[in-house]
Amino acid sequence: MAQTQPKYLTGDSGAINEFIGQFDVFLFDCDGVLWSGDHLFEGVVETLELLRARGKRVVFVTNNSTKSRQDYQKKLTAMGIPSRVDEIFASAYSSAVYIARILRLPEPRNKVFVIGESGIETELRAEGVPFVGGTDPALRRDIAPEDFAGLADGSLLDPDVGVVLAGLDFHINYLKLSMGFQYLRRGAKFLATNLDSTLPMSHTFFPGAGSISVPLVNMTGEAPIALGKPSQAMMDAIEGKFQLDRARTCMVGDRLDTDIKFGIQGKLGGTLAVLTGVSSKGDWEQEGAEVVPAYYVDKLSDLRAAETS
Ligand SMILES: O=C(O)[C@H](O)[C@H](O)COP(=O)(O)O
Ligand SMILES: [Mg+2]
Repeated sequence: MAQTQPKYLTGDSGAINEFIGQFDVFLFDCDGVLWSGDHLFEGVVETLELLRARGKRVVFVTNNSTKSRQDYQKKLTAMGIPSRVDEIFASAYSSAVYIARILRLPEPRNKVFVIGESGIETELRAEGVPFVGGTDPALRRDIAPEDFAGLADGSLLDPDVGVVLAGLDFHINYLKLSMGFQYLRRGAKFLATNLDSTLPMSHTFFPGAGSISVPLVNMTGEAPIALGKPSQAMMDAIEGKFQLDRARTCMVGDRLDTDIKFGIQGKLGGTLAVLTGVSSKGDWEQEGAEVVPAYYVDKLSDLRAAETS
């Protein structure tokens, strides 16, 4: 059966009012919806204020694992967007909770080898999960001839590592990938904070977390368990926190294969795509498109038309 095409809301204040009235909770993706890197999109603050003024709950749900929830609260505040830490769900947090409370590896092999930035380290620390790697400056170097033997005989590896967790790492290199691969060959569990192929930034695209972990997938032939969107781990955590009525909850995102899929698989009342990030109209109009949003707008601030109706 042909996928029903999404309803285009931009410029239709009546339809926008009706859209907003259907929901009590809006789950907002961040990169590509609210901002591009540190560039806040115009009208975002006012749009969130409009929704909150109408009694809507706003929750932030990001796959970006470079920052902790506290870091995100600081960024949101700096952008003029008030938030509480418990209204922020990020893939570093989701991953740390999964490792600490669900995976629960028996000591001593419960240590995590992190490929990623400080956001992952902060959240693992908060959950009491030991880790190595991450932002360790000792790993930000070229591999040396003696490293090959050290990795082969394990003398360069930590025997307590039982998990490799791969996220967005702006300092990825051959040494880290070699270490991650050796840990996986030794039986470590393979996890990823998220599998986004690209990172929308500075109005273009850069390697995403998924493109950091793909060398390990290629070497092992194994796909990691990914804890970010569209995994429902975060949806379950959000539902648990806010007692969601999923039918009255809407996911707002820029990526079909993470945000919109997250909302559809979570059986939410609706999904709204914006065209300021990764996905484009053509992505859901193409023949056999697997993921189609229920609604879309050019940019988030188009919802402000509700003020004038
Ligand atoms: O590569 C990544 O990790 C993602 O592109 C990025 O950070 C996605 O963040 P989101 O759009 O979920 O806020
Ligand atoms: Mg996004």
